[in-house]
Amino acid sequence: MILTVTLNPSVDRALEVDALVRGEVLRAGDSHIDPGGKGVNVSRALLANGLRSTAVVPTGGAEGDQLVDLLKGEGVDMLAVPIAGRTRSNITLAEPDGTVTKINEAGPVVSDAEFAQVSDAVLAVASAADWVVICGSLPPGPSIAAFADLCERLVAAGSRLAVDSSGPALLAGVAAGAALVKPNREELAEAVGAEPATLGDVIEACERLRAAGAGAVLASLGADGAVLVDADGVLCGVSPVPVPRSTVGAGDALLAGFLAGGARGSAALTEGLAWGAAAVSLPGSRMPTPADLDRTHVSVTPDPDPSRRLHP
Ligand SMILES: Nc1ncnc2c1ncn2[C@@H]1O[C@H](COP(=O)(O)OP(=O)(O)OP(=O)(O)O)[C@@H](O)[C@H]1O
Ligand SMILES: O=P(O)(O)OC[C@@]1(O)O[C@H](CO)[C@@H](O)[C@@H]1O
Repeated sequence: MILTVTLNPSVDRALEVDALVRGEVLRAGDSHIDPGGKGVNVSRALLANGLRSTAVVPTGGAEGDQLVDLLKGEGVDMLAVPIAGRTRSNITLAEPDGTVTKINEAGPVVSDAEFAQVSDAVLAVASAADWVVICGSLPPGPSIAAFADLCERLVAAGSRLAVDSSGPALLAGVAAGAALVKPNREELAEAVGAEPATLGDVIEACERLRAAGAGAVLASLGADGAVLVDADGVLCGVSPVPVPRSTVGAGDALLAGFLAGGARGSAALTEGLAWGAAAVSLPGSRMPTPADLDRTHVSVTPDPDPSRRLHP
């Protein structure tokens, strides 16, 4: 069982628009509402592929109730911790060429007492989980010290911890000795203070995060695929998608597929890339099912060309 923790979940509303024009009234085509937040998406992707997980989510207000209903509707096993604030709603505007504009709310303030309740809920069930996967932004309220403390306690208790976050929260996961971190290109650049231009730069940045405490680094690079750096060495892979439809949640699908594939070596990276590519081909933040996965287009190599330039 995998335990996902989304400290700042959302109700995701996606609207399809012909073209984004500032200052105009835009008429939406298709629209859909999904339960959202990065850990929630990892749970949804695992479930879509028949794998068990429990999603821990602080929830509050009408949107919190809606999130719980949406998760129930999809059959996601959850542990909802009530908070006083209102769960956020995030908006996606999707254009026909695959361009996605996202507007994410900051999220409700989570008080110290509420964060302690969420932490206790996580720690109470963590020992039964194969992985504890903490994903997404931190809500306003909890200090980085409190977040770092949660990560450290999980690692000290013997949990395999994965962290997919940004800025200080990502670095706290690294410093706590997370078994896995999953930065995207921007998060990696922020973590090491340098914009990667080549595959070699990415590998070097991943090695720096490993030296700082992370067991493995899975760097997601959008159309440039993903790089895995762990104790076994370096693997790079791509899975081209001719017409991307929506990249929302692609990183979450990549992470879920990587964990489902055993979280190690070429087989796991191949699985992650297949799930990521499938998510990109689906609308909104829809997570891929087995029927959506095509592993034949994935290529993974232990011997990448470090001078390969990333897409600008
Ligand atoms: N344009 C694309 N073409 C092909 N594959 C893509 C594309 N964009 C994303 N992917 C796949 O999805 C994975 C995750 O993408 P990305 O690096 O954008 O994650 P992310 O920024 O964490 O996404 P999110 O935060 O929306 O979940 C990539 O590693 C790749 O496998
Ligand atoms: O604001 P955060 O926590 O960084 O990201 C939240 C979010 O954009 O991430 C998911 C896609 O990865 C969406 O379901 C959700 O709206």
